[in-house]
Amino acid sequence: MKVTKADLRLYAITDRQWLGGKDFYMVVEQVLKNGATFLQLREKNATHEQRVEEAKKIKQIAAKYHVPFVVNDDIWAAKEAGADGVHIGQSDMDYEQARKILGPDKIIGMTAKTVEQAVQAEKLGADYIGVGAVFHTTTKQDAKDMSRETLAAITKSVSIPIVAIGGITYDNMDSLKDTGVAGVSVISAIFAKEDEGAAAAALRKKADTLFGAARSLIFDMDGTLLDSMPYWRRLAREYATKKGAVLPPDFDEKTYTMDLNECSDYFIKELGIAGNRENMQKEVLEMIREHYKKDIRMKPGMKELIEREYQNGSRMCIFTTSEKACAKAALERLGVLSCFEKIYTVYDIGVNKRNPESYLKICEQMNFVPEDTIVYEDVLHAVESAKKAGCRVTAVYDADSAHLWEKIKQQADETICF
Ligand SMILES: Cc1ncc(COP(=O)(O)OP(=O)(O)O)c(N)n1
Ligand SMILES: Cc1nc(C(=O)O)sc1CCOP(=O)(O)O
Ligand SMILES: [Mg+2]
Repeated sequence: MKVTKADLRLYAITDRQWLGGKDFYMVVEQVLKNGATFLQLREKNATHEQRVEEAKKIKQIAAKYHVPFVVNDDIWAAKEAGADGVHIGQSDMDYEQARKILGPDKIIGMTAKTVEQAVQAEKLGADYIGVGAVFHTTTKQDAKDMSRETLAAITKSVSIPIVAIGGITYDNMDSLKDTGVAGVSVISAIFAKEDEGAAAAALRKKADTLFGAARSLIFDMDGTLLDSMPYWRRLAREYATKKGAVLPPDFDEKTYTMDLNECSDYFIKELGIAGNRENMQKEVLEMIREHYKKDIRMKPGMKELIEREYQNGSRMCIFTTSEKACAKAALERLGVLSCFEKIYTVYDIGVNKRNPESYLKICEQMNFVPEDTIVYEDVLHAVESAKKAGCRVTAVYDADSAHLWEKIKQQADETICF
């Protein structure tokens, strides 16, 4: 995922002809500082050498704001300056040649005016598509106007992110909502304004509301993201049986809500298993770690949900009662680890999930507002705590909590049931 939908929310394209006497680089910095999420150097009248020099300077400014930076048309300038990539149109250098020059890791954005061109761009391997002109523009004299229907048909035909371009202003961008675009790409709506930073900030704010605002999300791991509860259930039994203990009828019910410390204490004090917390946890963790590394699967639809939220720019963390190494191993194997900013365990928070304080601590550390945070959970006691902390809760059905599902549903704001 080189370019996400969130990257394309506000795509600024430079045009120094509007700037009068203003310093080009200072203006670019203001635009990035005020919320542009992507930057293209498009200087049609510059020489190749001038473009390389400008691109080298802009690359540094863009890197400071962690904003992807591409050069328009001039693939060699992008290569020489070490830009993040290029944007090419239908009459520029062809995709294969550009990819050969830039290598597999650089961004190549393409222009498409029809469904056929968009499908072909995706097939070739383009990282995103610019589609326009969605409104009439005088900035690019040869740009032809496109209907909203054609734009919507194009966004439906591909799965790579699409940015709308052409004549977009603060006032007309509302009509692009629900067309499937990830964001807007503008020249004059930023660079023709007296205060380019203020223009970028206003466009960004509106683009966030129109094209999917990022959300603050806390995910439980076991039973919510991963179908791991059967492994844990088997593990406690497996371990206790291996140690020769006689299991009471309420064994499953008792061990269900325990963390590792509580479980070891229960084994020692109530089942009479010899050992101490440390050794027991070591043995048990070694058994379960193998499953996280090798075979625990994701619950249906969860990978798609995480990737969608990541694309939208949502901020996400994990809050788990399991060991951090287990979470990392499974999420890495399943290809979603990089979508999460942090993995928190009840052990590093120092409070378990029966206490609402745990969710407040996570919110504080992530800089989330509890009322604007959604907690994904599958067990009743955690759902109750998250609600008490003031968070919204999406309850995820898990067979292990089937007997409590009605109660969970009553507490939760939303439910996911497969
Ligand atoms: C984001 C984005 N979309 C479309 C274009 C237009 O590219 P192209 O058709 O090659 O026209 P020029 O910009 O080169 O005149 C773009 N530059 N950026
Ligand atoms: C560079 C470009 N490409 C277009 C296309 O339709 O492909 S329209 C365009 C110009 C965009 O400038 P403004 O935001 O000032 O209208
Ligand atoms: Mg071009």
